Amino acid sequence: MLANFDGSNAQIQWQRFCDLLWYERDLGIWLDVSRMAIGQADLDALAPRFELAFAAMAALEGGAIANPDEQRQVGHYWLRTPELAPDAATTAHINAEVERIETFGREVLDGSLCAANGQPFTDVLWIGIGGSGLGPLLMVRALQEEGQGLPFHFFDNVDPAGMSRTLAGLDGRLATTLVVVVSKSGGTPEPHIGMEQAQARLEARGGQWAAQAVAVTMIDSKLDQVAVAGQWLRRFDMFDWVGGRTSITSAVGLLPAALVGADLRGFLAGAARMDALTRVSDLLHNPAALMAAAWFVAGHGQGKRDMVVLPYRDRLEVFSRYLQQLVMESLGKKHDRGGEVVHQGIAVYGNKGSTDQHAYVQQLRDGIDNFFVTFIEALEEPSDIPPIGDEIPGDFLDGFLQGTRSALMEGGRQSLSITLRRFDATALGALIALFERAVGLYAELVNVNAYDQPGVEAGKKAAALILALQERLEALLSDGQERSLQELQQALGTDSPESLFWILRHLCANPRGYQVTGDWGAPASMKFAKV
Ligand SMILES: O=P(O)(O)OC[C@H]1O[C@H](O)[C@H](O)[C@@H](O)[C@@H]1O
Repeated sequence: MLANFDGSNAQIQWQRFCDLLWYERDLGIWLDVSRMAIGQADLDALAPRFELAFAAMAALEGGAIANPDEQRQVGHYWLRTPELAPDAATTAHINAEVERIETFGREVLDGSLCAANGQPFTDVLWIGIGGSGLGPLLMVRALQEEGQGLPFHFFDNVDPAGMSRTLAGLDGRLATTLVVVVSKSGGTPEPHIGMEQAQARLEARGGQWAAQAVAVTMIDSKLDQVAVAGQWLRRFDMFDWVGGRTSITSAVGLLPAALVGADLRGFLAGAARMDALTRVSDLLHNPAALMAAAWFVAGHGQGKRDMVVLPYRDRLEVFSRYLQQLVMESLGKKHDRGGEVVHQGIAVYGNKGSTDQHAYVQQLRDGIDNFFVTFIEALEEPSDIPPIGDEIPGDFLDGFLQGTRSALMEGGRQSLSITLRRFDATALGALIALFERAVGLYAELVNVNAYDQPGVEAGKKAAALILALQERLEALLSDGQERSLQELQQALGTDSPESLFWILRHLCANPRGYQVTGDWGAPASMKFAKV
């Protein structure tokens, strides 16, 4: 019988620690959910829901259409255990892609595959957004060793100032930069626009686009067709049954791993091992189920507490950003699968534990109690950071983690902890697989489709409408006549002049040939004309 969470009773908490501790020797991972408010009654109450959740995950892994809204299978677990794929052709295809990625990475790094000018590649420009950008960023930041592999640069949105800075940094090396354009759908505007800018600048600096460009996308997507027609250097497949936020064990994460010389096979093996451990249909012996249950109880099954991710390892600094997409895009849903309005989700934030302690942990300890912390630590330390006197940095780091963990409990705040014996590619694979499965199970508990993203589509459609409105607005003003916002609104038939004001404010801030009179603080006083 599990005692209830009681932050004021150290003995009870120690007993809970021992009762709930999950440990796996091969991976060297501990999970502790004893400081989450989960009790015996919760475990009992959740047991039937978990039975259904385990069955649903088994069906998903077996190839069911687990994403009914998009009529898609959900197969990211097959990527690291290809023999699980529903047919032999898929298994062979996954295996072949991994080998192609490995070979390509090796050839680029050892210089047997060069840029068109005969020089070895010096840099990678990675162009992708959402899962096509965050996973690669995590791989590189977490696994690249100093001086190993190629330096990575990212276009992860269409900010012209960001692109300008990145291209300026690459300038003299653009002819030896490998450009990887990544879009599962192949139709996302951001990577398309980034690609156009990269190609134009690269060619202006003497590069040869086709010999430097790589596509990662679904076969026959718009991007794939461009890559085929343009005879790009390589194309890697992003399978229909892999969603963006769970694509890190596909080419999306493996290609960066290969290009920074990281242990790609170890990464896959860590994920595969964690998949096996989280397939166990027993709540107390399944770390993903323990996490999902703890999240559920903490947030009353309605996401009422935010997940604050505090990794005590710099290499995991972008992990919380990665989890933001995985958790919030998967769980943040208006409707449940029965069509009821539920407004589900769990908000995620965090940076680096020990650093955040000097920023916002104050509020966590003393302020609004609307969160639970996820501590992540790694025990093994590098050997080149010696003790100075009797001060050992790793001891301080451990002390700071334990200190924050205790201070939170004293304040009645909830936390869970993941301890890795060592942080490496295998551990990263395991960590990702752990969260993927926890999110999948939690989605079953609250009955939402974790694999669609209708809200994102709504934003994309609205953005397209604004761009179309801008086109009509510019066409109207091209006659040189001066017009007020009200006149523009009437001519264009919009609900209000607000979008027009936003568009014109942007146009007038740049040399696009617009002339404006009046006061920007009093929109009704303004008149606009094209000169
Ligand atoms: O890889 P892509 O098809 O270009 O998609 C990139 C991203 O944008 C979409 O809008 C989705 O919300 C994300 O889940 C996805 O990762």
